[in-house]
Amino acid sequence: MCSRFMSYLEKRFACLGKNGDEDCSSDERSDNNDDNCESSQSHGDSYQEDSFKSYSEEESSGEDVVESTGRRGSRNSNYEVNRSTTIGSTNTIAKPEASKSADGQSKRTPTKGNNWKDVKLRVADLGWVNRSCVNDQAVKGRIQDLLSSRLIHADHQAEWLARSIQCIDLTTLAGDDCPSNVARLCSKAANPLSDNLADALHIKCGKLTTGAVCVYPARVADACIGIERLGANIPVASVATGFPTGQTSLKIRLEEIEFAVQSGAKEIDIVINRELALAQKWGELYNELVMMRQACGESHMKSILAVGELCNLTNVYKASLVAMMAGSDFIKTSTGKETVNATLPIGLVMCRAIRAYNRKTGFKVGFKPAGGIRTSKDVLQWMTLMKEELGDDYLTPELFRIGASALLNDIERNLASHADGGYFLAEEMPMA
Ligand SMILES: O=C[C@H](O)COP(=O)(O)O
Repeated sequence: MCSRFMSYLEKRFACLGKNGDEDCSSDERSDNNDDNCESSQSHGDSYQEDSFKSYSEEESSGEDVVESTGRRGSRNSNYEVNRSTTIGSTNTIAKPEASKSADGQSKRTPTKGNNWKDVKLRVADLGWVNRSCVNDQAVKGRIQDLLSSRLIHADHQAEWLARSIQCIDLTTLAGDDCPSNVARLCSKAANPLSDNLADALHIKCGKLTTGAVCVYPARVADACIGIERLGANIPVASVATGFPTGQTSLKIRLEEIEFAVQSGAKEIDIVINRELALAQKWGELYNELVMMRQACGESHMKSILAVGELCNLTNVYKASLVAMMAGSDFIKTSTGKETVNATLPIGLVMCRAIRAYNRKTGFKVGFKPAGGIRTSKDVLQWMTLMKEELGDDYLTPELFRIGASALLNDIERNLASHADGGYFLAEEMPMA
């Protein structure tokens, strides 16, 4: 193996978890359009005008991805929203404190639940939701720009791929899931790279894990046992609320959340009610999500928008805002079961909603693309999107997850070819 490459990897992997501005091929982070792409008229009376200085209308350009329609300050008169409800979780999943182990490598400490009852309130601003409108052409243009000029340089891809592993929600959501395949999933999550490859890359495998394992509610207990047996520090995530369609009563959806939490899930991936979104009943959707947030208790809530069923990008943006206003810790694109799942244009729209929400409220909500993400190339594109749209701060497991059932093997093959220079068949990789 090339010694220059090995020393490069050694240096790079020692820095895993740190931010490196130099790693995008672009010279500087693009802020083109940045300040102007969300509604400049969206100052609902929930927030202080002072918070939006960087969002003055004078700064708007004709290249907005999201535009504001209607009158400043207009409010949704169709729906009463309980704006005083205590609904919030803290703005981010608790950031793991990086500590140094004996070998000097970064070590993740357990992700603790938030004391969601005591934190700053989030409130509904349906006027903002109703006025927002996405410019499809601007979205298309921005994605073309990202794909043509802002890809991660080949020399840095190995580091980024390794870094992506800690952001994967390693998932199995199949009808035939059982204790044994969940145990295997946990083992893979705790040891995402084979020992040989880790040695070749000079990574201490014990220190690198996926962000979470994600299973159905009935398999949460199995996953908790599997993780505990391995002595690993990996949260168990559970889908809930009638995943993937959500087509059951609200009572049953809420009970399912409670069941998953009681079974040990620290993260709950709920699905939103698509009927309410398509009917523009944003207030009703908000109220449902608030109840789900409450049912999650101290577990984190990731809200799956099922974007492939939301009809258009404007609905994706509006649903993103409502989900964040209702206290979601993450917004997630898809269940993986829709015809259209995670796509970059949809991801861009959701990232812009996250950015706008952060600028208005100070809350940092995470992003989880999921569904059909299978290749290293896909991951590098999603990481580029995150870096360009939200910045390095968001490229951590606390704010970025990739939901995937069949991605890790491709990353492993890619890293192996970086280390060895050879090409590996999928079946040559351990635990494929
Ligand atoms: O949440 C995760 C998704 O269900 C995974 O989708 P996938 O099987 O297409 O990777």
